[in-house]
Amino acid sequence: MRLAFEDVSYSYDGGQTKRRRGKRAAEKQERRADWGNAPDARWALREVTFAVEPGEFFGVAGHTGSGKSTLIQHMNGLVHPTCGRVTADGEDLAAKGVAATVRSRVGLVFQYPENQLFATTVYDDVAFGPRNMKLPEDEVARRVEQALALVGLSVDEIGERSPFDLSGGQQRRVAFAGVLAMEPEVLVLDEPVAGLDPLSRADFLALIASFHASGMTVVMVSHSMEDLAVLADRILVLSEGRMFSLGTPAEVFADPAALKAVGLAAPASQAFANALREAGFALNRALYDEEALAADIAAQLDGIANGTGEVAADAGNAAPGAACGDLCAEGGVDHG
Ligand SMILES: Nc1ncnc2c1ncn2[C@@H]1O[C@H](COP(=O)(O)OP(=O)(O)OP(=O)(O)O)[C@@H](O)[C@H]1O
Repeated sequence: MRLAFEDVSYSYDGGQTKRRRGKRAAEKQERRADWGNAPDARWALREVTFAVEPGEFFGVAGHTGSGKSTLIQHMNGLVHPTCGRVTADGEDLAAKGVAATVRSRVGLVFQYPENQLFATTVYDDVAFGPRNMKLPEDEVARRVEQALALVGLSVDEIGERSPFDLSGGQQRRVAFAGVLAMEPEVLVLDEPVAGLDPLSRADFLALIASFHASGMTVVMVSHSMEDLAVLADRILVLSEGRMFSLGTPAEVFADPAALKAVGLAAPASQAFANALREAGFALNRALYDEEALAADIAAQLDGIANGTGEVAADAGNAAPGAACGDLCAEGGVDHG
């Protein structure tokens, strides 16, 4: 499914979020748009245009209050634009009946989804969505079993337990399973690893990567630029409701100073690579994660030690402590 935002603005002050049809309705819509252009209107989103392509891993970043949650709530028609439109495969989500259909194809996982568990058993909680779709009970059972298996849980082991007796990490898995049981084409995740310990975090990110690898389109809001750099095909950065940048991680993280101005920091490895580059190291990749940075530094230091490496004038001052000192002592670095 292709999800397209066309010049979308959204104001919580707008009151009515449902688009009306007909002549009178069009006039009302226009008046509202006029009102919306009033300078004192408070906008959660402003003139946002982009599309999430089928099969893409699409990251959304931005400072607190920049509009990320509001943006993703448009993706399955939970809210409709005050101005502009959101389409799913060309169909306007604000048109009658479209959002209801799209909702089963676009699974939205809120922040801390475990807070929304409600049923007395894990089985009933995960079955809620498929039952709502009026699927036959044997199909519901198949989906519950499969969805729990996808998140590493067994229906036989925990199906009859209360979700509230599970650990926090398991509760989040159950909440995920409830969305997966709808068999969505697009999975929209709002800060999916917030509040998890480092191991559970890594497990969840691997799980999300596996959903994407299996062909699912994933939209992920995250405060972690490291996670987005590793996982996302493209990243949209929002600032005060507007699009600040949209591109591959390499493009988005190319200018750390600009990111800093909107309250974000490039991934630590990228920032470190930039600092080394400024100090004269020839680091040529557009995007650095820890492994790539370690490999390139090691290769350069090897080259220097063998007398074949080239490092610009003051690189020795910036290279990591001991190794740098040794190299300088060996005369491996030309201080120009
Ligand atoms: N229910 C609401 N009513 C009124 N204003 C709201 C509501 N929800 C959010 N806002 C405002 O809309 C703007 C965007 O909020 P939103 O929650 O989308 O940002 P966010 O980037 O997801 O923030 P965070 O990172 O803190 O979750 C903020 O100014 C916020 O105060």
